Amino acid sequence: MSSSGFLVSAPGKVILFGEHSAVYGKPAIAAALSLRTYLLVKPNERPNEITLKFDDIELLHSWKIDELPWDKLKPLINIEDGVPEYNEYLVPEIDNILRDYLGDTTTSRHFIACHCFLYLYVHLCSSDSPGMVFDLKSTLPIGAGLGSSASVSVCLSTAFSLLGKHISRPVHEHDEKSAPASNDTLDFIDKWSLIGEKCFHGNPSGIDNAVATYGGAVMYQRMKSPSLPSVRTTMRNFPSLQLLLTNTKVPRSTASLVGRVAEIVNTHERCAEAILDAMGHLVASAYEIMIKPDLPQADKEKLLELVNVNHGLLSALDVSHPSLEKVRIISSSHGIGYTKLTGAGGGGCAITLIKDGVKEAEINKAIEEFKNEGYDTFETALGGKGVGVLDIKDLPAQYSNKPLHDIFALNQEELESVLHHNTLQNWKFW
Ligand SMILES: Nc1ncnc2c1ncn2[C@@H]1O[C@H](COP(=O)(O)OP(=O)(O)OP(=O)(O)O)[C@@H](O)[C@H]1O
Ligand SMILES: C[C@@](O)(CCO)CC(=O)[O-]
Repeated sequence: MSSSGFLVSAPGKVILFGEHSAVYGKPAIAAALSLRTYLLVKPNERPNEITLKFDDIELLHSWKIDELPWDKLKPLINIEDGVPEYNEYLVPEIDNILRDYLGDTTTSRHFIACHCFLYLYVHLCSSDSPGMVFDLKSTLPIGAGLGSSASVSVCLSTAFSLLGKHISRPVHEHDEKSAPASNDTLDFIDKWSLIGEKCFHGNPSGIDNAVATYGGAVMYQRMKSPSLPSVRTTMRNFPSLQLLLTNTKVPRSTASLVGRVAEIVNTHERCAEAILDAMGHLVASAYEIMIKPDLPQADKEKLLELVNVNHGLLSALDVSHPSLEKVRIISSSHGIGYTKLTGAGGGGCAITLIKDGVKEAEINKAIEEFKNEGYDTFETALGGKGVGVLDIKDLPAQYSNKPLHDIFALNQEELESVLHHNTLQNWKFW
């Protein structure tokens, strides 16, 4: 890595079908989003310290490396054959260690972010790692169902794995004759970022961090037994669907929504099982349709119906919200297509799959109504790149001599265009 530092970036995701049922071992379909998280890692002026600078959540924190609770935390993670295990029985103990240590991080958002950061740092770096500043900025809305926590976790896991020399940096295809073992590297990042996701919200299926790591579009299934690896089926023929993404801006927490579904599953076992099974069948049907070349019109209509059915089933699990129902009412009253919540629900984002032949004017009218409700709506591209790395020296000349802090201060659209669209050819991907 260049001595001036490096950037890591990972995308958010949209779940098209199968959120929540994914936690119970059913398949789900998701794709990478063009919005991303960026982590700038550069040497610290104070070489014995690490500094966490997460401007999006107004968190600034420094720790002396030799004062971190290395001895207390390290024995609490079990690593078998290189695969980390997050032992949920030890969570209260880990929480207590961190709570003593992080006494001055006041908000739960800060505590969770520091928890994830330290948990991964202590396990992937060492007490003689150099002092660094970790400056993080995301164009993803936080807690809106677009996988912000997973993209943060993937960026941190990647940066720490590089600093701890567990992985090598990616190379351009033309740089080296023999291709590196890139899948092993991505698998390593995926496994550690799942641990980070567990720090964020307890019982994740792993779909969010898998999409943030590998990018593209996948059908993903977590196995019921934790000892069995999850199954990830890359969807190469992913159809180009016209999709509206609407952020209701209603805040919610993934952890509590996953907990709400768990309550229903425990209280109404057989009934919930039937709902989860139906969700699994629905995802299998959607997958069959989506891998067809040139998606025939009749199949597209079936896919739209499945969007509607999936939302109904999620609503039965009590994870919808009046704001999400409003998005459904508006899109249906304009006849533009079908809408479902995406991500954990309870507010956050909805996706609307647009019907063939709908006039642009009608879509614009619906967007205007969403705006009047205070929602943000945009059309979005799906299926982009997963985690990548950029050496600071590879930034285009007009930016590389600017302090990076200035770039991080840009608005979201400008940040995406400087760090992603205008620089894409310089990023390296595994
Ligand atoms: N830009 C960011 N900067 C710092 N921390 C972040 C950022 N984005 C997310 N986080 C961390 O992730 C937590 C939000 O995770 P949560 O799972 O509730 O939302 P999400 O990942 O956006 O939604 P979903 O899991 O439904 O896709 C925040 O409390 C914060 O600790
Ligand atoms: C709600 C959920 O299914 C998706 C969150 O983006 C939780 C998970 O799969 O980890």
